[in-house]
Amino acid sequence: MAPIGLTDVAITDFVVNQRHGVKGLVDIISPKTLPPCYIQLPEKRVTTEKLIMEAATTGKGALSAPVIPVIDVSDWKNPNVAEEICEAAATLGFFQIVNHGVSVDEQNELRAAGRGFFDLPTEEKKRYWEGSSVSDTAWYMTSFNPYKEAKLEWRDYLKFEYLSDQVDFAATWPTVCRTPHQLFAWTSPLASPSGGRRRVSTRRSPPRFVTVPSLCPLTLLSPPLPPCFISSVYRRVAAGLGDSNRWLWVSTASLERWRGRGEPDLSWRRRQAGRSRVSHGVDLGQISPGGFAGVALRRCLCRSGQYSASTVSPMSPLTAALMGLSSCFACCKELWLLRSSSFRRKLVVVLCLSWCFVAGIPCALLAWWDQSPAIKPLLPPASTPPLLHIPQRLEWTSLLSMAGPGLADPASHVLLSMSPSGWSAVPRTILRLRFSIGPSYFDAGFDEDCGRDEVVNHSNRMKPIGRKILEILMNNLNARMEEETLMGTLRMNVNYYPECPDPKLTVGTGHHCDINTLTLLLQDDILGSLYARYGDKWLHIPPVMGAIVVNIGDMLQILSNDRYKSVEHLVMASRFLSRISFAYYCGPSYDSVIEPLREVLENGEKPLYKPTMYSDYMKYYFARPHTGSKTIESIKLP
Ligand SMILES: O=C(O)CCC(=O)C(=O)O
Ligand SMILES: [Fe+2]
Repeated sequence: MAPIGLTDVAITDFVVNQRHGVKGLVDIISPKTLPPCYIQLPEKRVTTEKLIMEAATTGKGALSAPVIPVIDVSDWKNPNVAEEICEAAATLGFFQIVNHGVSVDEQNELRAAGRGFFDLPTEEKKRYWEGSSVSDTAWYMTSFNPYKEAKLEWRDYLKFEYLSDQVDFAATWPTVCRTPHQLFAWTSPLASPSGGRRRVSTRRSPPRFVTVPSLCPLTLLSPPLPPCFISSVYRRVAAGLGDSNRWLWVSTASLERWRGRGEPDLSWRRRQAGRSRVSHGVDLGQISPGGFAGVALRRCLCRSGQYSASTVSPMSPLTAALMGLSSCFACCKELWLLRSSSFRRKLVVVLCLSWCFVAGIPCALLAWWDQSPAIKPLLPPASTPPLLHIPQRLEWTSLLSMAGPGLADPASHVLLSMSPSGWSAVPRTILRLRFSIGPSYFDAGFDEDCGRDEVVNHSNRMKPIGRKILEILMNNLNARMEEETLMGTLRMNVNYYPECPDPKLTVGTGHHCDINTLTLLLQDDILGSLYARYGDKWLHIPPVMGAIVVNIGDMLQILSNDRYKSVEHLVMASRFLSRISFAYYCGPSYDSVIEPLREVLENGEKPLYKPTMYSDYMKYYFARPHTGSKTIESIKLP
């Protein structure tokens, strides 16, 4: 059902003609249900039955599901690397590479630049609308081809073309993608793998209860714009943010510090660059023995849009509240020890924070939960525990019972199937909390001096990687690496998928094959997003910290006369998180004529495709909605 008063026509007009994009729809109109113009035909949707869920298992009689290989390319000369790449290219059409030399920090800078663009006001973004863009090499668009599609896709995107033979081809690009993000100098105390200041108490002696001097009276506020004690600061943060089920936790103490340093105005205003701040304040420091000490000064980052607050709810203990050492730090010792892997570390951090919420300020949180219609359905009212009592040990079960049933959507299913063994009973609940209300407390810190043009720089980083992979693939065909044919055009799509009211009914990016030679994709850390075709099912391509996803495009399938596979893939949106991805496309130069290579036909093999100029192929593809693998079929020889 369309949101009241908004017909499909009005929504399409708003999103497409008025150029607000689907992000504008979410930010400004916030439909609670999916507008019909986004409801895809059943065959285009991804349902749980169409997913390959099981990880490969071994042993007698076990079914072995395919897994997208993660290839360590630290030594490109290692023959195993070439072998694994060629094997993946010839079978699944997808693989991931790690140790490729592009650091996580660099990737995060790029993400910040990308989010920076989508966080710009519509008026600014509109200037780049495809067809009338102020730039010859950067175009902004929504869906895929909204003028031709019966149903829209839940995505906005910004396309770049790298014309490395022209000196300042990026001069007209949105500045937000070019300027340094020096504001992201805060280091998350949770992000350093060394542990640094984070000492985790392992003592199991009875928790020491302390009385926290009142920092401020509890201020629990509900959307849309909270009245609050430092309204000038909060109003600025809250303005323009739509969704009501997110929040920030800020203590007066830390705010005072910011003010003392003359910072708040500047920093809050810059949230458009894709960041919001979360300060845990001294109160959280006190209930987490050592765990978050000093956080008030350091501050954490959380990604706006993906995790940010839309309502600022400054929470502090009630004057009379007893604050106890959060029992989670004692009883979850083993979880902290799992910090060695980043994915696990993230989850652990979320677990502990969620725990703190419950253990440390039950009254505040529960009262807020109670008031919030968006959260209420998650919490069976009968399970509300007594307030003002801080249990010495809070068992997982009590947390489970408070949070209600687990998530049902594919994303969480996948996440659960990947969670470390032994957590099976826990994450479902915590994830619910995270997906529902939790800002991210685990974003990486940013390099203070990142004064580069992130998007331009990305091409400089990706191009040699693309060249190495293409060289390997060509060698394997006994063919030469023709730069012009294989990487004569270099383009990038920055795809933005906002939170979606009903991801199961729509798609983020519809099923398609890439038309180029090779795509190097940087995806986000949201599970259950990217899927590749495997038979009549979809195979999940899980985010791997720092990895680049590589996939074969149609041009390579044609050149190799079907030895390498260009495989259909799609993206699902997420109910609670926005996602950003960067697809870097290597392709032939526009006037290259592509046909099966002489080298692969040497033994008398018949060519499967007719010669086609790349620009004609592109025209065919971009003139239609996403249609799976139909583009390549259009040039198949009988
Ligand atoms: O967003 C993604 O992960 C993939 C997008 C994609 O397939 C594309 O841009 O070609
Ligand atoms: Fe793609």
